[in-house]
Amino acid sequence: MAGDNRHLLIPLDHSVSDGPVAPAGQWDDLLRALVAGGADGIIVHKGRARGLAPDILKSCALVVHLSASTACATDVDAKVLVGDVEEAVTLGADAVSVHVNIGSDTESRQLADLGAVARSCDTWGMPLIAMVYPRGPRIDNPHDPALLAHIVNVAADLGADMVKTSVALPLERMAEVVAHSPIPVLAAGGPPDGSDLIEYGRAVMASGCRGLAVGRRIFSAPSPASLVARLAAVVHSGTDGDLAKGMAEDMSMTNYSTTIVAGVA
Ligand SMILES: O=C[C@H](O)COP(=O)(O)O
Repeated sequence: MAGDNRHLLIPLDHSVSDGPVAPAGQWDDLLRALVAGGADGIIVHKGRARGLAPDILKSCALVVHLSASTACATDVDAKVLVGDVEEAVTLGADAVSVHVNIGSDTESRQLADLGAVARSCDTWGMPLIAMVYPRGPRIDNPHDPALLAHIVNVAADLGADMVKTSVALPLERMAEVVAHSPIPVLAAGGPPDGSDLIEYGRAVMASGCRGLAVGRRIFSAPSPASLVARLAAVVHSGTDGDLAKGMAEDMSMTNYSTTIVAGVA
Protein backbone atom coordinates (compact mmCIF):
# COMPACT_ATOMS: atom_id res chain seq x y z
CA MET A 1 0.00 0.00 0.00
CA ALA A 2 1.11 3.65 -0.19
CA GLY A 3 4.27 4.78 1.59
CA ASP A 4 2.49 7.51 3.55
CA ASN A 5 0.53 4.91 5.54
CA ARG A 6 -2.72 6.27 4.20
CA HIS A 7 -4.98 3.98 2.26
CA LEU A 8 -7.79 4.11 -0.24
CA LEU A 9 -9.19 0.59 -0.45
CA ILE A 10 -11.97 -0.56 -2.76
CA PRO A 11 -14.02 -3.42 -1.31
CA LEU A 12 -15.42 -5.64 -4.06
CA ASP A 13 -16.67 -8.44 -1.82
CA HIS A 14 -20.26 -7.38 -2.53
CA SER A 15 -20.36 -10.10 -5.17
CA VAL A 16 -20.75 -12.54 -2.28
CA SER A 17 -22.89 -10.47 0.05
CA ASP A 18 -25.22 -8.67 -2.33
CA GLY A 19 -24.78 -9.58 -5.99
CA PRO A 20 -22.53 -8.94 -8.99
CA VAL A 21 -20.32 -5.87 -8.86
CA ALA A 22 -19.90 -5.84 -12.65
CA PRO A 23 -20.67 -8.13 -15.57
CA ALA A 24 -18.03 -10.87 -15.68
CA GLY A 25 -16.69 -9.66 -19.01
CA GLN A 26 -16.05 -6.16 -17.59
CA TRP A 27 -14.44 -7.22 -14.31
CA ASP A 28 -10.82 -6.82 -15.43
CA ASP A 29 -11.59 -3.45 -17.03
CA LEU A 30 -13.18 -2.26 -13.78
CA LEU A 31 -10.11 -3.31 -11.80
CA ARG A 32 -7.79 -1.61 -14.28
CA ALA A 33 -9.89 1.56 -13.95
CA LEU A 34 -9.57 1.45 -10.16
CA VAL A 35 -5.80 0.95 -10.40
CA ALA A 36 -5.49 3.74 -12.99
CA GLY A 37 -7.35 6.04 -10.64
CA GLY A 38 -4.91 5.31 -7.84
CA ALA A 39 -6.62 2.79 -5.58
CA ASP A 40 -4.16 1.45 -3.02
CA GLY A 41 -5.85 -1.89 -2.65
CA ILE A 42 -8.82 -4.03 -3.55
CA ILE A 43 -10.70 -6.38 -1.23
CA VAL A 44 -11.99 -9.60 -2.79
CA HIS A 45 -12.76 -13.18 -1.82
CA LYS A 46 -10.35 -16.02 -2.54
CA GLY A 47 -11.99 -17.34 -5.70
CA ARG A 48 -11.95 -13.92 -7.31
CA ALA A 49 -8.36 -13.38 -6.20
CA ARG A 50 -7.35 -16.57 -7.99
CA GLY A 51 -8.38 -15.18 -11.36
CA LEU A 52 -6.88 -11.70 -11.16
CA ALA A 53 -4.85 -10.63 -14.17
CA PRO A 54 -1.20 -10.24 -13.05
CA ASP A 55 -0.83 -6.65 -14.33
CA ILE A 56 -3.65 -5.46 -12.04
CA LEU A 57 -1.68 -6.08 -8.88
CA LYS A 58 1.57 -4.38 -9.91
CA SER A 59 0.60 -1.16 -8.13
CA CYS A 60 -2.40 -2.24 -6.11
CA ALA A 61 -2.48 -4.33 -2.93
CA LEU A 62 -4.56 -7.48 -2.69
CA VAL A 63 -6.65 -7.95 0.44
CA VAL A 64 -8.33 -11.35 0.65
CA HIS A 65 -11.57 -11.20 2.61
CA LEU A 66 -12.14 -14.24 4.79
CA SER A 67 -15.74 -13.57 5.93
CA ALA A 68 -19.07 -14.01 4.20
CA SER A 69 -22.83 -13.81 4.49
CA THR A 70 -25.44 -13.06 1.87
CA ALA A 71 -28.41 -10.74 1.73
CA CYS A 72 -30.57 -13.89 1.41
CA ALA A 73 -29.65 -15.21 4.86
CA THR A 74 -32.04 -15.48 7.78
CA ASP A 75 -29.49 -13.43 9.68
CA VAL A 76 -27.49 -11.21 7.32
CA ASP A 77 -25.25 -10.15 10.23
CA ALA A 78 -24.04 -13.72 10.86
CA LYS A 79 -20.67 -13.63 9.09
CA VAL A 80 -18.77 -16.91 8.85
CA LEU A 81 -15.20 -17.65 7.87
CA VAL A 82 -14.89 -18.97 4.31
CA GLY A 83 -11.13 -18.94 3.93
CA ASP A 84 -7.95 -18.92 5.93
CA VAL A 85 -4.61 -17.18 6.08
CA GLU A 86 -2.72 -20.03 4.45
CA GLU A 87 -4.92 -19.74 1.36
CA ALA A 88 -4.35 -15.99 1.30
CA VAL A 89 -0.58 -16.55 1.44
CA THR A 90 -0.87 -18.92 -1.52
CA LEU A 91 -2.81 -16.28 -3.45
CA GLY A 92 -0.12 -13.65 -2.85
CA ALA A 93 -2.27 -11.51 -0.57
CA ASP A 94 -0.82 -8.38 1.00
CA ALA A 95 -3.35 -8.55 3.83
CA VAL A 96 -6.48 -10.39 4.92
CA SER A 97 -9.71 -9.01 6.34
CA VAL A 98 -12.28 -10.42 8.74
CA HIS A 99 -15.77 -9.03 9.38
CA VAL A 100 -17.31 -8.95 12.87
CA ASN A 101 -20.76 -7.55 13.66
CA ILE A 102 -20.84 -6.33 17.26
CA GLY A 103 -24.36 -6.56 18.68
CA SER A 104 -25.39 -9.37 16.35
CA ASP A 105 -26.81 -12.68 17.54
CA THR A 106 -23.59 -14.47 16.56
CA GLU A 107 -21.15 -11.89 17.93
CA SER A 108 -19.39 -14.37 20.23
CA ARG A 109 -18.55 -16.78 17.42
CA GLN A 110 -17.39 -13.95 15.15
CA LEU A 111 -15.08 -12.67 17.90
CA ALA A 112 -13.64 -16.16 18.30
CA ASP A 113 -13.06 -16.27 14.53
CA LEU A 114 -11.25 -12.92 14.60
CA GLY A 115 -9.00 -14.07 17.42
CA ALA A 116 -8.16 -17.30 15.60
CA VAL A 117 -7.37 -15.50 12.34
CA ALA A 118 -5.21 -12.99 14.23
CA ARG A 119 -3.18 -15.88 15.62
CA SER A 120 -2.73 -17.34 12.17
CA CYS A 121 -1.75 -13.91 10.82
CA ASP A 122 0.97 -13.73 13.46
CA THR A 123 2.25 -17.13 12.39
CA TRP A 124 2.38 -16.18 8.73
CA GLY A 125 3.37 -12.51 9.12
CA MET A 126 0.17 -11.47 7.38
CA PRO A 127 -1.34 -8.03 8.09
CA LEU A 128 -4.92 -8.21 9.39
CA ILE A 129 -7.68 -5.67 8.73
CA ALA A 130 -10.64 -6.13 11.08
CA MET A 131 -13.93 -4.87 9.68
CA VAL A 132 -15.86 -4.40 12.89
CA TYR A 133 -19.25 -2.74 12.83
CA PRO A 134 -22.12 -2.15 15.25
CA ARG A 135 -24.86 -4.17 13.56
CA GLY A 136 -27.63 -6.26 14.98
CA PRO A 137 -30.64 -6.30 17.29
CA ARG A 138 -28.77 -4.81 20.25
CA ILE A 139 -27.56 -1.72 18.41
CA ASP A 140 -29.64 1.44 18.77
CA ASN A 141 -27.29 3.94 17.14
CA PRO A 142 -24.58 2.52 14.83
CA HIS A 143 -22.94 5.95 14.61
CA ASP A 144 -22.55 6.49 18.35
CA PRO A 145 -18.96 7.73 18.99
CA ALA A 146 -18.63 5.89 22.32
CA LEU A 147 -19.78 2.61 20.81
CA LEU A 148 -17.39 3.01 17.87
CA ALA A 149 -14.53 3.82 20.27
CA HIS A 150 -15.31 0.52 21.99
CA ILE A 151 -15.37 -1.31 18.67
CA VAL A 152 -11.96 -0.10 17.48
CA ASN A 153 -10.53 -1.31 20.78
CA VAL A 154 -12.08 -4.74 20.26
CA ALA A 155 -10.31 -4.95 16.90
CA ALA A 156 -6.97 -3.85 18.33
CA ASP A 157 -7.14 -6.05 21.41
CA LEU A 158 -7.97 -9.16 19.39
CA GLY A 159 -4.90 -8.65 17.23
CA ALA A 160 -5.85 -6.59 14.17
CA ASP A 161 -3.29 -4.27 12.58
CA MET A 162 -5.93 -1.91 11.21
CA VAL A 163 -9.66 -1.48 11.82
CA LYS A 164 -12.32 -0.54 9.31
CA THR A 165 -15.52 0.66 10.88
CA SER A 166 -18.55 2.87 10.49
CA VAL A 167 -18.22 6.62 10.91
CA ALA A 168 -19.47 8.50 13.93
CA LEU A 169 -22.14 11.10 13.40
CA PRO A 170 -21.88 14.00 13.33
CA LEU A 171 -18.69 13.36 11.36
CA GLU A 172 -16.59 15.70 13.53
CA ARG A 173 -17.02 13.21 16.36
CA MET A 174 -15.08 10.57 14.40
CA ALA A 175 -12.00 12.25 15.91
CA GLU A 176 -13.03 10.83 19.29
CA VAL A 177 -13.09 7.33 17.84
CA VAL A 178 -9.66 7.76 16.25
CA ALA A 179 -8.25 9.22 19.46
CA HIS A 180 -9.24 6.06 21.34
CA SER A 181 -7.86 3.62 18.78
CA PRO A 182 -4.44 2.01 19.29
CA ILE A 183 -4.39 1.05 15.61
CA PRO A 184 -5.10 2.97 12.36
CA VAL A 185 -8.76 3.48 11.51
CA LEU A 186 -10.29 3.30 8.04
CA ALA A 187 -13.76 4.71 7.43
CA ALA A 188 -16.07 2.12 5.90
CA GLY A 189 -18.24 3.07 2.98
CA GLY A 190 -19.38 6.39 1.60
CA PRO A 191 -21.34 9.09 3.42
CA PRO A 192 -24.30 7.55 5.29
CA ASP A 193 -26.62 10.28 4.02
CA GLY A 194 -25.56 9.82 0.40
CA SER A 195 -24.00 13.30 0.23
CA ASP A 196 -20.87 14.32 -1.69
CA LEU A 197 -18.15 11.66 -1.45
CA ILE A 198 -15.23 14.06 -1.81
CA GLU A 199 -16.45 16.38 0.95
CA TYR A 200 -17.02 13.34 3.10
CA GLY A 201 -13.49 12.11 2.38
CA ARG A 202 -12.05 15.44 3.47
CA ALA A 203 -14.01 15.33 6.74
CA VAL A 204 -13.01 11.73 7.43
CA MET A 205 -9.32 12.43 6.85
CA ALA A 206 -9.53 15.59 8.97
CA SER A 207 -10.83 13.44 11.83
CA GLY A 208 -7.58 11.49 11.83
CA CYS A 209 -8.64 8.40 9.91
CA ARG A 210 -5.85 6.78 7.90
CA GLY A 211 -8.04 6.35 4.88
CA LEU A 212 -11.27 5.06 3.48
CA ALA A 213 -12.67 1.84 2.11
CA VAL A 214 -15.40 2.73 -0.37
CA GLY A 215 -17.14 0.19 -2.58
CA ARG A 216 -20.55 0.96 -4.04
CA ARG A 217 -20.14 4.71 -4.36
CA ILE A 218 -17.07 4.06 -6.52
CA PHE A 219 -17.80 0.96 -8.56
CA SER A 220 -21.33 2.16 -9.30
CA ALA A 221 -20.13 5.61 -10.42
CA PRO A 222 -20.29 6.71 -14.07
CA SER A 223 -16.48 6.85 -14.04
CA PRO A 224 -14.91 4.84 -11.22
CA ALA A 225 -11.40 5.86 -12.34
CA SER A 226 -12.05 9.57 -12.06
CA LEU A 227 -13.80 9.25 -8.71
CA VAL A 228 -10.94 7.15 -7.33
CA ALA A 229 -8.45 9.76 -8.57
CA ARG A 230 -10.26 12.56 -6.78
CA LEU A 231 -10.64 10.59 -3.56
CA ALA A 232 -7.03 9.38 -3.68
CA ALA A 233 -5.91 13.02 -3.84
CA VAL A 234 -7.86 13.72 -0.67
CA VAL A 235 -6.53 10.65 1.12
CA HIS A 236 -2.87 11.01 0.19
CA SER A 237 -2.10 14.67 -0.15
CA GLY A 238 -4.88 16.34 1.74
CA THR A 239 -5.28 18.44 -1.39
CA ASP A 240 -8.61 19.58 -2.60
CA GLY A 241 -10.16 16.71 -4.49
CA ASP A 242 -11.24 19.23 -7.09
CA LEU A 243 -7.60 19.75 -8.08
CA ALA A 244 -7.57 16.21 -9.34
CA LYS A 245 -10.82 16.70 -11.14
CA GLY A 246 -9.31 17.95 -14.39
CA MET A 247 -7.04 14.95 -14.66
CA ALA A 248 -9.84 12.67 -13.61
CA GLU A 249 -12.19 13.98 -16.27
CA ASP A 250 -9.73 12.82 -18.90
CA MET A 251 -10.27 9.26 -17.76
CA SER A 252 -12.81 7.10 -19.48
CA MET A 253 -16.43 7.46 -18.45
CA THR A 254 -17.36 3.84 -18.08
CA ASN A 255 -19.98 2.47 -15.75
CA TYR A 256 -19.33 -1.15 -14.83
CA SER A 257 -21.90 -1.85 -12.26
CA THR A 258 -25.28 -3.13 -11.58
CA THR A 259 -26.56 -0.94 -8.74
CA ILE A 260 -26.43 -2.45 -5.26
CA VAL A 261 -28.65 -0.33 -3.08
CA ALA A 262 -28.84 -1.97 0.34
CA GLY A 263 -25.73 -3.99 1.01
CA VAL A 264 -24.68 -6.31 3.81
CA ALA A 265 -20.96 -6.21 2.87
O1 LIG B 1 -16.78 -4.03 2.71
C1 LIG B 1 -17.58 -3.15 2.39
C2 LIG B 1 -17.47 -1.83 3.01
O2 LIG B 1 -17.94 -1.85 4.31
C3 LIG B 1 -18.04 -0.66 2.33
O3 LIG B 1 -18.75 -0.96 1.20
P1 LIG B 1 -19.67 0.14 0.57
O4 LIG B 1 -18.82 1.36 0.30
O5 LIG B 1 -20.22 -0.45 -0.65
O6 LIG B 1 -20.72 0.48 1.60
